[in-house]
Amino acid sequence: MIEVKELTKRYGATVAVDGLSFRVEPGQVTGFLGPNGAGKSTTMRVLLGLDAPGSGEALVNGRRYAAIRHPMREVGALLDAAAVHGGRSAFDHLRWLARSNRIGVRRVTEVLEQVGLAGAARRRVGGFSLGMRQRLGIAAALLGDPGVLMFDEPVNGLDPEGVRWIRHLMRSLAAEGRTVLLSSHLMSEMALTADRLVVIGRGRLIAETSVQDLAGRFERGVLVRSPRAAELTAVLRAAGATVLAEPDGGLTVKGLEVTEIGDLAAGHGLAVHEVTPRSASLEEAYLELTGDGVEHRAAGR
Ligand SMILES: Nc1ncnc2c1ncn2[C@@H]1O[C@H](COP(=O)(O)OP(=O)(O)OP(=O)(O)O)[C@@H](O)[C@H]1O
Repeated sequence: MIEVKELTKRYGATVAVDGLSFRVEPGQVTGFLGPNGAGKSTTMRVLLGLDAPGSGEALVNGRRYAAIRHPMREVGALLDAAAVHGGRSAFDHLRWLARSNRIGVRRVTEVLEQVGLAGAARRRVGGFSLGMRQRLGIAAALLGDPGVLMFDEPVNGLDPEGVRWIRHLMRSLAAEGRTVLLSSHLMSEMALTADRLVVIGRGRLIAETSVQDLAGRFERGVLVRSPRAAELTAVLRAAGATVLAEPDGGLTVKGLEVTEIGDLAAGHGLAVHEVTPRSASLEEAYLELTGDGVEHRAAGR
């Protein structure tokens, strides 16, 4: 489990993280979303003890990173895949990490297999593509078999097959009961991967929500067409719906599900020619949340 409590971090005049609080629970993939510069990397760096908090706390399994006895066995992270010594082979890089964390060398072979780099284990990292470096970084994160994993923009530079692979890996790590925090500035990546979302902007929490709830919150109502629109409007309003007549004769109905609308119409013998749910895409919801015009304020858990 990851807990960030009232975390603030300044760099000179820049407030990178501003009173941020959220929790990341095990058994789920939590997407950490925000536009560029929102403070995602800073938050992860503080969680990993690479930066000190200005105020507040960033805890992994209830402790500060520095207080964890064998960090790699509790928390694994991929922050900057490019930051690997180019002269070593993938195997040697991981073996060095394993040794310095008292992890058996057998794990090195296992994680290289897991990330699909077994065939390149003896090659120098300097010759690796960005995608291979990402895989190596993920192998390093998995080395200590940790229960908590953090990945900062892991799909950057990956081809579509690599993106699918990451998605599958994240989901299977969460299914094993691990805590998985995955940062991105793209909602499109999260829609298929994450169960929950922590959305931040300008260092502050904008939303902590399930993917499903976010989509629901920005629901645009149901478009209904009926040759007996006026009677149907009365029936739907009586059932508690908000009904708006569109200029083209359609009705926008909010507050009732598609099935409820259909059943009510049928129950009153009113023909219906169209019933179409009009959800905003998650992408639209995200843009609306993080847009400049929106006051940055925590909303619904
Ligand atoms: N070491 C640093 N020194 C000065 N300013 C910094 C430093 N690290 C981050 N910042 C600033 O803090 C703010 C948050 O940056 P951060 O990298 O955490 O955002 P991010 O959400 O991870 O963005 P991105 O998606 O671009 O990585 C930005 O304004 C950034 O310029």
